Amino acid sequence: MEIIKKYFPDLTVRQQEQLAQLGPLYAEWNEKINVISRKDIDQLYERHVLHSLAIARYIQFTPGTSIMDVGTGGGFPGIPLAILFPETNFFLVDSIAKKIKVVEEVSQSIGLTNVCAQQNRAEKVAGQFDFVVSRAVTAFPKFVSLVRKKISSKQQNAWGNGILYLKGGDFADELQPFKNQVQVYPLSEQFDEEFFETKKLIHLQLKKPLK
Ligand SMILES: C[S@@+](CC[C@H](N)C(=O)[O-])C[C@H]1O[C@@H](n2cnc3c(N)ncnc32)[C@H](O)[C@@H]1O
Repeated sequence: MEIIKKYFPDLTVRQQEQLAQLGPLYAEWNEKINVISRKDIDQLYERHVLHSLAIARYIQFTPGTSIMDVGTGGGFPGIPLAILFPETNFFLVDSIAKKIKVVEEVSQSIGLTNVCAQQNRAEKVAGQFDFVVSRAVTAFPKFVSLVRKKISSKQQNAWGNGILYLKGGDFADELQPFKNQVQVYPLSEQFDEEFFETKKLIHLQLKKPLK
């Protein structure tokens, strides 16, 4: 939890309490339903919570923004972001029902009222969102084809509506088809820890930003 305060020193008491509850809650739920690799559970705050919150070092969502987290698994990046942005609406989707059960249990336990979770395939979700966030779901071109139509035209943020994708490793080839619409941000410019050396945030703008 100290690592979160290091990079997000202005958290409210409520946000700190909610974030502090994640450790014991995920430890408990991960015993029953595997949503985080066992070797990572000790590094929940660095590898899952802080990694999810990396998005917030680049964009502050305006109140009323709607966000879908596709392939959320146990709730990453959606749950940490929902804690940080209590006035933003988060819709967390995964095709596996038991993962959604963990998302619902954790959200309820910490009193999140801006999270709705659904077992569904991304391509079957009805409605549109300002942003789709995601981490580690599928190759980027396939991901774009799954969610492209879910992005709303109504702009209410400094960045153009589109996809915010957390990804590691070398993926230059995957971005080639989108080279005029995509920005890549290395998370090593935000966080000192070795884990972030190869991690990036990809913003694929699918609608024009506010001027
Ligand atoms: C490697 S896990 C990542 C989970 C989470 N995003 C994280 O970073 O911890 C990928 C997740 O994507 C889900 N998934 C894959 N394709 C999907 C689709 N088309 N619609 C919804 N969920 C999908 C899988 O069920 C799985 O839970």
